Amino acid sequence: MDTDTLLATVFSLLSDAHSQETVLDALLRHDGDPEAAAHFLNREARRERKRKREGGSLAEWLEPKKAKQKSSAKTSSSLNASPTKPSSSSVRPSSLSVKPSSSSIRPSSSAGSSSTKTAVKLVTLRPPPSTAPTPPRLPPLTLSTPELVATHTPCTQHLSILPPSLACTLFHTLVAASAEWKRNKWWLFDRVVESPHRTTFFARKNDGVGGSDDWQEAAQFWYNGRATGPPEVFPAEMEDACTYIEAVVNDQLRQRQRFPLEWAGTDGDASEYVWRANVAAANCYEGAKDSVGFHSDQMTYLGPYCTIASLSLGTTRTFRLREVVPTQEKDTRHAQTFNIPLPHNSLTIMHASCQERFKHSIPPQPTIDLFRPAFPPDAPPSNARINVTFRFYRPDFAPSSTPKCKCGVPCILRPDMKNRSVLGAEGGGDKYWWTCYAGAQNDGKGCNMWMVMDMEKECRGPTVGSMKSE
Ligand SMILES: O=C(O)CCC(=O)C(=O)O
Ligand SMILES: [Fe+2]
Repeated sequence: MDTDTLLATVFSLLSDAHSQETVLDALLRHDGDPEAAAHFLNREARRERKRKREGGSLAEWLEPKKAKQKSSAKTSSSLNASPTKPSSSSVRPSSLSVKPSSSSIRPSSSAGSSSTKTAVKLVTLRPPPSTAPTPPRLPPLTLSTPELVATHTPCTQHLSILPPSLACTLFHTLVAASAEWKRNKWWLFDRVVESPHRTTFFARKNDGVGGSDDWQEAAQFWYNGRATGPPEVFPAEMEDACTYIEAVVNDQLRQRQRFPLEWAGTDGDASEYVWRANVAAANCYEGAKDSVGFHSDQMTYLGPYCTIASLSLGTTRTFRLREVVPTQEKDTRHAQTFNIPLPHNSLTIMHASCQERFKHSIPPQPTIDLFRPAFPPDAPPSNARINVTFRFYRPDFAPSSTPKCKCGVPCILRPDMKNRSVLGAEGGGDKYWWTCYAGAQNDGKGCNMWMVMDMEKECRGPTVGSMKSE
């Protein structure tokens, strides 16, 4: 992987903002391993947040009130006390970056000397150990059966979804077409980064929604706002595959709990609603190192609580899912990482709430198995994986309804994953933001516009919830 791709991969795995220099430094410390670097930076950021929570602000510590300074100089035991959280636990200066000469600090005789003052301040900076029980860290879990996937995630997995010959024909068609697909490019801070896989976008011409030119404009958002020509239409094999996939999605929708912000169908009768894909995005991962970093799919045209049907063809790769734990639950539980092997001819449905709660990725792997297509009998083995995500772009989120930012560019819609409604998805009340996206293409410069999405004021729907409440 080149440096730009490595940087992009690390940035996509980070939960907090970091400078490029810090990220490069972390990569160097971890032999260029993006996951290890991101893990390190996320852990450091968590520790920093914890330190701040428990220890008050740095300025407060460095400029203690005179009275407090006086009393802290009197006895060594008072050094252990924190103004916000008194504690009798012992100070462990050995873990500080500047170590005092002796492990027990006695400021009484030399309180005036500057080196001891530094030591005192540094010791004081260390908060006492927290007495709150820390939630257990959960090891990654491999979900190797559809039952396990359904139990642990908002996804379902469906094996051997297409007739075997159709799956292979579609694989060969899309591998051949993928020679023309592009690596996505966008601005990240002050440099252009490139996605570590090739991608393309299809609009379905013949289903009544994809026929509109309005939707064709939306295609360029698949490329992070880069201007593109009109999207391709579904090839014949993809149309065939889509019919099988829609049948499975609708079967699942009938069995599932529906969420208030889900689309209820044009006539508002959710029980009669039939899910139809009107666009599809395709990705080609050629070899073990092609990948996509952790992300949740943009909702600009999908709207909240979308259903995305993701077809895997070719060599088996791992789909990695990790929940974003809401801020208010951070101290009580850790997110678990789930690894789902995606074999040839399998469908993974990311059901409503998956994009609000989880991020997903296809991580680079040290090795992969070669795929040996069963059709035609003499087909050569392949190291490629083709992914097609069939999506429904909602009429109430059509491009003409997308707010524009101060740069005059259509915004993107993102869920506020860290501050999800305490009522849970069933209760509604989740927040979404329209944000400026111009920076992805405009030398990294945008207008920082940020606006809460308001379903009612923006006249969106009908949704499952709006129909129930009538
Ligand atoms: O390749 C996959 O299975 C996932 C692709 C993906 O996350 C995306 O296209 O948004
Ligand atoms: Fe995705």
